[in-house]
Amino acid sequence: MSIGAGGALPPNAAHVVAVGETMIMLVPEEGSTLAATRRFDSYIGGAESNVALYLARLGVPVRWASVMRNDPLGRRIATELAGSGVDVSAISWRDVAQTGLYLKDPGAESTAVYYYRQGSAARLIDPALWQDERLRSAAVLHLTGITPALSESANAAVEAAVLGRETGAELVSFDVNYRPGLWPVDVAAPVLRRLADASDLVFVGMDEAHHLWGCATPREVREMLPRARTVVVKDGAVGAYALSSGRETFVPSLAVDVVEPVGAGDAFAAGYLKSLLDGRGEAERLRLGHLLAATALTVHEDAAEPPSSAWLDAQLEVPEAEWASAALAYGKVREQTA
Ligand SMILES: O=C(O)C(=O)C[C@H](O)[C@H](O)CO
Repeated sequence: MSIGAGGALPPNAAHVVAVGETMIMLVPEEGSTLAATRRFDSYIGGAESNVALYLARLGVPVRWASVMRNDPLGRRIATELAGSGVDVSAISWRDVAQTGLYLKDPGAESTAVYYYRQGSAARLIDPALWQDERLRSAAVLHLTGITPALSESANAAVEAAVLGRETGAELVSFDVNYRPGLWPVDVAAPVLRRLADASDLVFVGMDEAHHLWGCATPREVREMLPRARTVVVKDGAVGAYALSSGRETFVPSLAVDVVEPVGAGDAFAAGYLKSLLDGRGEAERLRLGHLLAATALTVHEDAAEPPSSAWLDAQLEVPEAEWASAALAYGKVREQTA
């Protein structure tokens, strides 16, 4: 399979490697609902590839891989990712199973998500994936709590990478991403806690940590995951905290007119990772997280086109008192994106 081969990176050149399932996503045409629509817009969506898309669009060398069905929908996913600069050369193509689908019923407060992924090829992800040189020795390996919910073998692959450190990545980044549609909370909670605790960098929503582990504050989340180097706790419209050993940094969220929230967490993780790879400090990592999350919150796609790097860099320099002011409210971010 040669999709993306033209833009493929040399075997160990990717700064970031992300692995997980990407699906075709269908959303009712603007203003309609799943129950009423006659037309759908179709996009691609997957937590790990959403992160990869943002990073690639911001110029970070990034490789995304999965086990994929070699059908028109699978090829579309690879073509779109490659078109945005994501290296897809390490995808493991199969002629069995299916490309997963999901439908969104959007709302500003919450979006209902319906999965059609029971027989998807990504369920065939297994620890053998890590034997591929192209997925080894990354500066950052980014995984999420969605993959362990897909199948026993996919869970084993994530365990091998996170608990067994089999890929030799310098830093393992793990977004908890609990998806109630995939597994019950009592099954997910201990699995996700063990994986998060063994990661270097963890992203988790405050509401998610409360739901999974009963945590009431960001500090309680930190205490729940004592081995992780840094725990980033996102508290919706309030702000985000980065808690490392003995250090706590908080950056308030930007004011945003939300169209649809799915994908904002991935945008946040990408912003944080980009700033981290640029050698920036904790507050700037959280700021770039917020800025990219703001771009995701106002589109139906799971991954939006980010504003220019120059504009984003300028926002990282504004004095603390001006951050989150009207000047930085989402309208401004959108103008820069358009
Ligand atoms: O829900 C999933 O499993 C997806 O990967 C689809 C979405 O793109 C993802 O949830 C957004 O974070």
